[in-house]
Amino acid sequence: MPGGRTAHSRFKIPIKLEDNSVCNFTKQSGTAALLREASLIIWDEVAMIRRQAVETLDRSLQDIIGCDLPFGGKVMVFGGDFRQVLPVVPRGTRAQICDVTLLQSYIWDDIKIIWLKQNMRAQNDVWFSQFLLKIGDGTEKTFPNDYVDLPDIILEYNDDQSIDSLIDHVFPNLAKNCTSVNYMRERVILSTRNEYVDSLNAMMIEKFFGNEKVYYSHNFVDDDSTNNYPLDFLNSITPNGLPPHELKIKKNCPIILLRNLDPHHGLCNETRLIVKAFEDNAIDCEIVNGQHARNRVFIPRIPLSPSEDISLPFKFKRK
Ligand SMILES: Nc1ncnc2c1ncn2[C@@H]1O[C@H](COP(=O)(O)OP(=O)(O)OP(=O)(O)O)[C@@H](O)[C@H]1O
Repeated sequence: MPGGRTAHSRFKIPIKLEDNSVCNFTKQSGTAALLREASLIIWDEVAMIRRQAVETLDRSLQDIIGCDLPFGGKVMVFGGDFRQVLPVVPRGTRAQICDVTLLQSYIWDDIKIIWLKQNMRAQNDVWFSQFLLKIGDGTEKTFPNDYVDLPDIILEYNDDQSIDSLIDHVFPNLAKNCTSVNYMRERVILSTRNEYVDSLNAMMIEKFFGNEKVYYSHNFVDDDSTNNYPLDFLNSITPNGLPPHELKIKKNCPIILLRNLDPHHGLCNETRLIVKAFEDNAIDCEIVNGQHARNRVFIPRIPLSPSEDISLPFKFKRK
């Protein structure tokens, strides 16, 4: 959506949420003025957000508008499907995950539900849309650990060369097409685990032409004056949410941004870009999706720390 922003960025929702958190804007701020002016607020994919984030906005809107109706009386439209991805609770049990969904919020009682029943994306594939619904509704036969049997017509590739076949299928004639922005923009391979993504990325990079550029991260530990953690060890770990120590890329390869670097200029989590050139401490790229498509941007090194939930016994930083 043009001008769309993540909820955390738009409403200044704190990262660490408590049951009585409020948004990080004041009554006099520009954000408060904008929200008071708004006649409709659309919040998509709300099934994957913790209910505390929505409740935080509810409290703050009531406060800045001075009205104790839900969301200060603003019309809210939430989009989402609780059969899809739920909020992430690190090492959480099923009960803990269910407890943080919006379904468990006091707000849910005030929400009027409108069902979208027709699958527009798979309208020509009735069997597939019904199969998806059966998995989502939990009526498809499952095996221990909630595994389901994928029918043979979905498993097109099931041999030793399956990954190569998949890459050739999704990226046909890569050599000829790798400089085409449109070709790159329309293709992606999704995977379930970071380790599979890393090995797929390594295979894909091999298939691109030109020289490879390797960026190494700078790693350090806060308050480690006695050097308890050797650099080789720090280089070897990749805590959840952090990039690997070694990043290999080539000119023309597609990359995706995973941080809200500069939302005003289109650099958000999930912005897709194509590598155009390399600098020592930045990657020169072209944005390929959204309203800022075709803009040239530099992606600098960003200092990152693992989230507080990760139980490393030291304060790790990677840049
Ligand atoms: N009324 C419609 N007529 C024709 N095509 C439509 C209509 N609504 C949606 N589509 C198409 O169906 C596809 C899915 O739409 P969309 O991504 O908005 O669905 P969604 O429910 O938000 O999906 P998700 O569950 O992934 O959030 C898109 O390709 C869109 O263009």
